[in-house]
Amino acid sequence: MDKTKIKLGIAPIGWTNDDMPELGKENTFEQCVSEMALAGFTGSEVGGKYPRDIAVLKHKLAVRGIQICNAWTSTFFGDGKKDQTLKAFIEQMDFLHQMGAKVIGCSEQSGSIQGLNKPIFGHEKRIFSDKEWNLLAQGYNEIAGLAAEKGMKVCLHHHMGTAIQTAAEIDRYMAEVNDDVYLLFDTGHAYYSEGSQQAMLDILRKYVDRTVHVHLKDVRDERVAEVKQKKLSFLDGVKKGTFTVPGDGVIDFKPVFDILNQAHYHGWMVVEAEQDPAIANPFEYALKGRHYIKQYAGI
Ligand SMILES: O=C1C[C@@H](O)[C@H](O)[C@@H](O)C1=O
Ligand SMILES: [Co+2]
Repeated sequence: MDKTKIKLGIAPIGWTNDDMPELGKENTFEQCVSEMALAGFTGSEVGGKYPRDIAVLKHKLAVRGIQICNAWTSTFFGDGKKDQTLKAFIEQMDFLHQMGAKVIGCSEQSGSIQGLNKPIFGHEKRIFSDKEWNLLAQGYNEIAGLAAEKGMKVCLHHHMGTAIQTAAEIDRYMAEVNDDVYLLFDTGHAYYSEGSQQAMLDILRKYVDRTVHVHLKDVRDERVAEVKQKKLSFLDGVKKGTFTVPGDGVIDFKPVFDILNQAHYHGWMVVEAEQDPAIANPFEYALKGRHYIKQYAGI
């Protein structure tokens, strides 16, 4: 891949998991960003332990050669919570803009079961009605317009347990929103939802030209089988090790890199591999992911 077009980041979720802050509570912000840099990454998303003071955060990152490239941003348009969503979105957008990020990675959380104690492969996740799709599309078109005024792009993170999880739901989302609303492609969530490398690649191939941010997450097939068999929740699956860094699970990332490369993707690829840091040392796994990317993406 082309070093001048692709930047490599890593998410702090491997050090402390904001969805379950007891996972990695002992790891400090300074340790996290120092180890990211030491492992060879130049970017990070924003974690719950990161200072929100712009000057402080900029300084602590600059001395380590790390830039902020994105932050998780929840939306609730389907539930009709437009005002609440816009307020939080604008705050987050302004923060990311000041930090120099170019994208805002959003996740539609209306009806999401990702944080609930419900089987992730059951039938309890929300299926949007036409009215909810409409509210979602209007909302995303509006926040994309706000972002464009700042020279930024809104992308949606398809995610297990949300109304935009499956390939069909991603198709519907892409069809409903305007062309200036984008996709955050997460290899792990696409594989986990669709169950195969081929189906994961099909989504990327279809929407690579609308993809403006990428999460590189690998999956352990045997853990997914256990999640299905024992009807576990998304978070219980994470604790058991559903996800890992590229090169440590079942996904072959070479075709992922090829598709991005052939489409002249430019932007960030972010290793995001939440697992229990007491079992999977975050620095050692960051290094493992970084070596794999060097070997197979050539960057
Ligand atoms: O981008 C992400 C952020 C996390 O909070 C989430 O649960 C994870 O799985 C993910 O892909
Ligand atoms: Co992700």
